[in-house]
Amino acid sequence: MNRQGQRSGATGVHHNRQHSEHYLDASSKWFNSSSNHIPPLQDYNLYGGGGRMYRNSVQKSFSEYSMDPLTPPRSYAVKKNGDEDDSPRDFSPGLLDIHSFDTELLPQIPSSNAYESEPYIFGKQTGRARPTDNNVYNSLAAAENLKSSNVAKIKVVVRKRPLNKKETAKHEEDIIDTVSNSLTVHETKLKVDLTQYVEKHEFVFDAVLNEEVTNDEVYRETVEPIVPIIFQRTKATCFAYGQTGSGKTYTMKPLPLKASRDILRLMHHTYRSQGFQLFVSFFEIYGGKLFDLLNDRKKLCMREDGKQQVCIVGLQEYQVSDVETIKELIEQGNATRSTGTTGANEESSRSHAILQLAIKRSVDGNVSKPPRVVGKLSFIDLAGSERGADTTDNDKQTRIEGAEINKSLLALKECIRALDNDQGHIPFRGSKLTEVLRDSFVGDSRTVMISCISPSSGSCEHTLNTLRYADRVKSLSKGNNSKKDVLSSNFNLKDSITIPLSSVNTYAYEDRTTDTWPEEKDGDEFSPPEDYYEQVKPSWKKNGKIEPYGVTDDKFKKPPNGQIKWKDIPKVEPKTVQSDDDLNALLQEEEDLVNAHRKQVEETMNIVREEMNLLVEADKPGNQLDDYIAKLNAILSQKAAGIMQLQTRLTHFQKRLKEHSVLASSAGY
Ligand SMILES: Nc1ncnc2c1ncn2[C@@H]1O[C@H](COP(=O)(O)OP(=O)(O)OP(=O)(O)O)[C@@H](O)[C@H]1O
Repeated sequence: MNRQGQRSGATGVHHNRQHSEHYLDASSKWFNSSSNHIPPLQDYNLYGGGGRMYRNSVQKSFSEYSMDPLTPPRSYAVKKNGDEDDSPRDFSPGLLDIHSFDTELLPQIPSSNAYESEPYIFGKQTGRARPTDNNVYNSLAAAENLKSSNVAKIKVVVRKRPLNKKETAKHEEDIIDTVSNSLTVHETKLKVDLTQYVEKHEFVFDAVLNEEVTNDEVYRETVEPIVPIIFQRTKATCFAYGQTGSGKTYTMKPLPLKASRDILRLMHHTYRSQGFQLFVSFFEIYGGKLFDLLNDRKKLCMREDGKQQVCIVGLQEYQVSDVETIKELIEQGNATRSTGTTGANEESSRSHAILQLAIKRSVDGNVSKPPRVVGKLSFIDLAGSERGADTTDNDKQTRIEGAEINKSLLALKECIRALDNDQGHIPFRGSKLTEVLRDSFVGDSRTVMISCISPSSGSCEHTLNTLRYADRVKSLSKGNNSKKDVLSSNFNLKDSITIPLSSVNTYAYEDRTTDTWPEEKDGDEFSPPEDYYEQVKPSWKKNGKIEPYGVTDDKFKKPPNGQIKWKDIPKVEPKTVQSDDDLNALLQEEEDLVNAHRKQVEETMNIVREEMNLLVEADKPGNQLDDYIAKLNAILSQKAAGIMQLQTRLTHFQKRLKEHSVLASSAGY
């Protein structure tokens, strides 16, 4: 594994604020921890020219080492003579206090200052800086400032993936329609008389990205707008949520690299010579424990200091200054994550992976002093959301892990809600995940949630759960309306910005490292046979037997854009032919009421089911069962009140219907 960059955070002890830096030296296979010298940024090939002085060493990649994730990892430290050294001391990092030590934010940079220094661009060919037109930078500065001030505190985005090969083979259908920022789930259900109907569930989010949307577009919609604001003392978090196989990793994997490219672009021109440094760390929360993905899955501890600030002891951070290095680090972390599993998907879906990009700066520009965090961007690839509820699995360990996942997902949701409501108390102690992310929830923070969903009918229940989770994150906040305004202005802004970050910076900073990974070899997975849409007839179970779905064929013809379009389910006509408009209106009203009633009951049942799972898992020492019960009670009372209201309306309606039939029979119908 070649590498360029520095390791930091290994020795910073937050109480006495010591700090030292380690970086790779050309003669070592790994990092040489003996140097305290911090080379000037130019040494790291900041300006595109010159040799990459630390990149040609031959190193073993993580995958070349056999690793057992559950046993203490073997150290990769390499002695100066080139021999491997298993001694942990060479590699024992110090205490990284990401809160009191690193995260004491620097005073805000006045935004005007950020653009005061003479702007430069870097010639693509020569790699040498040359002055450029101030106007371009003023426009960029203005656009960035405007962008920053308009970025919503929480943005909820849904991404629908295409049907995969398995789903296609099982004749599962695409049940999700997307239009603009809304989507409809078509859920096939049975009535009590076993006739089938399709229930439509509509949702509106800040953005809905369909199966044709590329990872580049996902980046532009989600992370790109928040990149500039991490230079302005902001902590931002982007996470993917969804059931196993819904595309969380596929979605999250390219984002950090694209973000680091933009961060480096900003560092290299807009904030040039201002001493900003970029640091990367990557760790995993698995079964409630922390593992360093950039240090051979070293187990990390989390501690709280006297100021109730959380420290991650031993987390490795690497100073980076080019995209190539970041790419290598991310690949290394991902490899460590996946090789750390016995049944790859099984366990990867039971861990949360957190990659952090921290922008730091020394207080007075003195590089011998430890830099402090200015802003941070955290990317979280969450564990599959349905795992926690997987109570059919009898394996005790699996159940414990499931409980931990469930607890952390609930805690994350609570934190986001509290954050969006500007509540004084953020319940970050609810789980390891939220404790670790504590500093992302305090101060000036931004959150982007990407809910990943599968389009297939077989995943309908999970998809609805994911969408409800997303909806609750979004809609239960009291500031929802005003936030919507902010969001829409943000969208408008997006449209009206003539110089998007990526395009402006292209000529300003050129790192030719591609910010994508080769496409996964799953193209086939997502290419249903041409005649697929013609062949598929959805089926449903009746008395245990698969029966054909009684709908017209053309409903499932492949439309020109490749997406199945659903026809509205024809309304059930009243049995008695009745010309009376009033009666029809009454019947319609009844149908609406019954539907609303059923929806309320179903929602309540879903909540009860979800919360019961939590209760079961939470019923162990140390977990706050009472809190869960109180929460459940509150939700149930709210739902019960809604059902009571509907009941009253239904009774009232029945009375009117009775009066109507009396009138009708006296009129001779
Ligand atoms: N938008 C998409 N376009 C094409 N392929 C996709 C898309 N989303 C996901 N995939 C593919 O679907 C498969 C499952 O995706 P992925 O591993 O990202 O799911 P996941 O939600 O992270 O699962 P887990 O929770 O088990 O880790 C992968 O093969 C991936 O390449």
